[in-house]
Amino acid sequence: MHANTTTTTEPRDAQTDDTGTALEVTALEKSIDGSRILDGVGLSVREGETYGVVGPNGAGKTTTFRCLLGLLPVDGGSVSLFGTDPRMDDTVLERVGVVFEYETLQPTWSVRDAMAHACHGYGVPTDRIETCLAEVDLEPAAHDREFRDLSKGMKRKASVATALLHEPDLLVLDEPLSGLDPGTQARMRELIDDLRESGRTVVFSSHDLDHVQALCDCVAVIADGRTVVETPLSESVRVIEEPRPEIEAEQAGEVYVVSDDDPPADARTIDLEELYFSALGVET
Ligand SMILES: Nc1ncnc2c1ncn2[C@@H]1O[C@H](COP(=O)(O)OP(=O)(O)OP(=O)(O)O)[C@@H](O)[C@H]1O
Repeated sequence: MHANTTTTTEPRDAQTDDTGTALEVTALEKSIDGSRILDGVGLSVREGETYGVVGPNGAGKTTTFRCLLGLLPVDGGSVSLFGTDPRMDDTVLERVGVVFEYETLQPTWSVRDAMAHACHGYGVPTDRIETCLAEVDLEPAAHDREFRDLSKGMKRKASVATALLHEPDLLVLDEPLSGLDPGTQARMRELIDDLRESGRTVVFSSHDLDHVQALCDCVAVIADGRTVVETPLSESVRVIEEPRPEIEAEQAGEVYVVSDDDPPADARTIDLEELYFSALGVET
């Protein structure tokens, strides 16, 4: 899906430039206990991109992440990581680092012990531990404390440090900025920027539209288990009020998102907040 297309199932014009696709999710479906949780999620993430996933509580963001990482079986749709279906070849998951909001490290292990265990699992030298702890700026006093005794911000940093140990090409971060004090949040934002600078691909969910607007090259708005709109964010989002046959555009509620490359003269610029509420059909 893409602001350059009129369909909701077609991938974002994947290769109009030289970058490859890090993650491609199409028409994902998932039911749990008879309830349809995902019903048409699509994400198209280019390599090196920072990509935001936003949507109301319960929209299906975490479930999408679980499905695309193979932690939950899917009922329909496809997932491709760097061109490989992880269900066919799960070694591609070695290129991915993951941090969920709550389930992270073993509660009774010290951060260093948990990270040493992870190093062993990944087959990477334990000297990566100090490098990654420094990268996230975790206070030295926390390194040898049990994970359960850390503050929320320390837990988040320790979890991200662990996810970086094997130098993944793609980071999937579930609400990495939520519940943090302003200083820790700023550090996390810097880290996401640093990851982008180093060429990594970062996909993260958030409820903070300002963070997503500031950090992301592209955003997907998910509601009721489906992707409502996916669009680049790097410059601005341009919309027209009515569809026109000669202009490729993606509907986002009341408005139609057009390509930023060659927008019609009467296209209007909107911010992510307006796009979000329009996509959700909420009057502001
Ligand atoms: N194991 C489960 N059993 C039953 N329902 C589930 C399960 N996991 C998720 N759900 C339901 O699926 C829906 C989507 O949940 P999910 O956590 O993916 O949403 P989310 O977009 O990440 O929400 P939030 O922004 O609040 O974190 C919710 O209605 C949730 O209750």
